Amino acid sequence: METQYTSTRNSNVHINTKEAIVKGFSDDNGLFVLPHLSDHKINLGSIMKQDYQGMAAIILQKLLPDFSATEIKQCLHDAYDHSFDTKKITPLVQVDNFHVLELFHGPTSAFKDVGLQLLPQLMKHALKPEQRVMILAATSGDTGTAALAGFKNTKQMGITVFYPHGGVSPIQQQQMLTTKGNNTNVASIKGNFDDAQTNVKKIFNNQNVKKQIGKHVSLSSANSINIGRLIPQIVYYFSAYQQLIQSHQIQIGDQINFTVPTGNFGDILAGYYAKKLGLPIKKLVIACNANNVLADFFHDGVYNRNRKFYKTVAPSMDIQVSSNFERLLYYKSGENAEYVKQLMDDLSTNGQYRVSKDVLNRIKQDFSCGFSDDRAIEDSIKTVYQKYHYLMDPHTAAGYQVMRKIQKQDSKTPMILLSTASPYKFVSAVSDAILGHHDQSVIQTTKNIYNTTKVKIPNNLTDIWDLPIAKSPVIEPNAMSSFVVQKVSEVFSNDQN
Ligand SMILES: N[C@@H](CCOP(=O)(O)O)C(=O)O
Repeated sequence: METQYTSTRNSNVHINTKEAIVKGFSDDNGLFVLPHLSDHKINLGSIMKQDYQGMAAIILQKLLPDFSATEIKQCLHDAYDHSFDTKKITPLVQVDNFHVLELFHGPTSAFKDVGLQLLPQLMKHALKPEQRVMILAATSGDTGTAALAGFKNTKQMGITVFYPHGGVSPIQQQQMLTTKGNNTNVASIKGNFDDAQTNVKKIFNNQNVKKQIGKHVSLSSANSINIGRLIPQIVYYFSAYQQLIQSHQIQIGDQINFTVPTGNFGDILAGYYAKKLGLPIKKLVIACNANNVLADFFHDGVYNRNRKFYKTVAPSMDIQVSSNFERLLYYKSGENAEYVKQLMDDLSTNGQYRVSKDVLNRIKQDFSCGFSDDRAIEDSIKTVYQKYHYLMDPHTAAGYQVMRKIQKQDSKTPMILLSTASPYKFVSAVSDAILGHHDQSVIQTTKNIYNTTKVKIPNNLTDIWDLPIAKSPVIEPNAMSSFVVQKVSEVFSNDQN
């Protein structure tokens, strides 16, 4: 029998994997999930013998069974064989008594590349010849950049990205505005990431938009709400484990911990999926920045977004509605879609919800949580650089002190810190931390960091220095739907697409 996905908010929904990827988001505003995840255990001994693509093939075949083995092999080849700067794809680096999983070796120097090099390939094999799809992405900086790189010039697809005006780093903005494609569109909105994400979700199920774009065009998502974006991220948890075995730090079957800087909760949820598939993970440690909704939730089980929104030095994590937490609530409530729907209705009506003690305790069995404010982030960048000569970006650094607290309670279990982006994407904060100042010019600041640290600057970031920067409109959140309609008509008006 085909593996059927359902919705976090309605257990009567049944959808196969190709359709789930093309749709991206359920009609009831829920997220597609695979029930009984632990029934899909992976043989650890066999998967540990594979290279990265081989591990990915095993995981994808388990969770996306509508794709043939040949399709998956082709997708993995096209996604990973030539676009990362290392064959390991996500190399593990030892620093003191912890390990950093570097997820920034792809074409835009952030972990999103792992999902967004593969998603367009999966989409290509899932689309019927007559179908057209406009992919929407809400971004706090990294997803939009990686989505543009992944989807640019793809046949049958267009990509439209919305980012918060003034809410991403100058380099992230420059990356987005220098990406050229015959199907790429970018706008900034007068609002924050949550406004962009909420409105994108509304657009998916907006009947008026559906009518205007016509039957042959559908909308889908490049964010981790799309299960096809999330599943590729499970692979690097297995790869990290394999690298620890290969460096004789652990033996197969030993437990390990992961600390994951967290915004939309996709990256860490992929770790939870890895655990359910059989990877020996003891704890997944959630690290927030000053937007610490989740850290407060761990105290009393109340998820409350009625609070000040902070623009921090880790802008990609400036998020108060962590979309994928909904998927965790689904699993931790015993796959109770009615319960999840009630919580999500409370969140949209009152800006908050409270989970039962049981659900909170079940979450705490697998997860811990903490946060770092801007000061702690800059202190961490400085400390780790001065003591261990390792240069972290501000998002990775948001995890450092949170991780150290857990290591004090449990010094024996090996710890891996996920490094989400290159430090060269956030040069002002990095320069402030290690040099005590930054230059007005991003290029000069980048050079200053390089001259001091000799840490290599990724080519993709220097390549954009001289490229022409496109103008992008600044729009009100309520104008996003008409922007999408207009871009659908522009991108798909000629037969080439
Ligand atoms: N942190 C993201 C925001 C959205 O997260 P996603 O993993 O759901 O795409 C960003 O940098 O854009």
